[in-house]
Amino acid sequence: MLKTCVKLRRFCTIVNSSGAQKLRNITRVWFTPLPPDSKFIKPCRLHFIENGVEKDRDIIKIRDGLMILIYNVTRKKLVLVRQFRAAVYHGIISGNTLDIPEGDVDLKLFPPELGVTLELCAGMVDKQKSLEEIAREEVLEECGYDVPVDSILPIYKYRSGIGASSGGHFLYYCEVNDSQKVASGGGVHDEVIEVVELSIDEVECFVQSGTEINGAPGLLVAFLWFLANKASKYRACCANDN
Ligand SMILES: Nc1ncnc2c1ncn2[C@@H]1O[C@H](COP(=O)(O)OP(=O)(O)O[C@H]2O[C@H](CO)[C@@H](O)[C@H](O)[C@H]2O)[C@@H](O)[C@H]1O
Repeated sequence: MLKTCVKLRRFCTIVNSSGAQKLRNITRVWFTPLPPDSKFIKPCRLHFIENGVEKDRDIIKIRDGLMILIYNVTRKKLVLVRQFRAAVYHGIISGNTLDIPEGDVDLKLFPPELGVTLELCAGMVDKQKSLEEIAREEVLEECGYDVPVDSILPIYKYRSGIGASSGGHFLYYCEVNDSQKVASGGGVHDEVIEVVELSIDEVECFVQSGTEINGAPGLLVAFLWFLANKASKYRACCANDN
């Protein structure tokens, strides 16, 4: 059972097939040092004195992010995304070292699929707009649903990786229906995002102990919240439909 669940992302129902095709088309990967003018991360060393002892920590400042757990009430499916995450790929191929590989990565040895995550619809907080408005835009751009901003409901606020980088993470819940589906999703500009769906049973299978995920813990947090707060309501709906 567990084995099946761990591989569950392979069984997700793919919604936007063009996103799925493009996701499998990474043909070259290589690394360079980080230029000092990155718009996305800023490394620094933070010093502090604690109980009279001077200490320091090497940290990376990142932007806040928000994630939206989407449930399609018409299709009775959770709507998720898959995409190639460079940081995940590097984390996997470098193992537990701080090495930056030189030259091109051998894609036969390390297929780009290693860096493909299953995750919630998400975005960076990088605009002068309300969090809910940014979330609404991400739901449209990544998953193709045009929803009113008041259907974006806050669930939790927590922080990402607390050792070296720590962004604020805002988790939202949004119910959508098929009539709000106005586009195929897949992201904007050069984003390559595959939209996938999972049933409540599949989500339940996903969160059992021992599951290994190629992504952020926010996905599991969101699934557990859904199972604790929403699943019984929608299971009852399904039973009544039959
Ligand atoms: N490190 C980087 N280097 C270069 N270009 C980058 C970059 N990060 C983003 N970009 C560019 O910005 C675009 C938009 O990014 P998004 O708003 O979708 O944020 P993302 O989902 O990557 O991360 C958000 O969501 C995830 C959760 O999935 C959070 O962990 C994260 O903090 C939050 O920013 C990307 O398509 C890419 O072009």
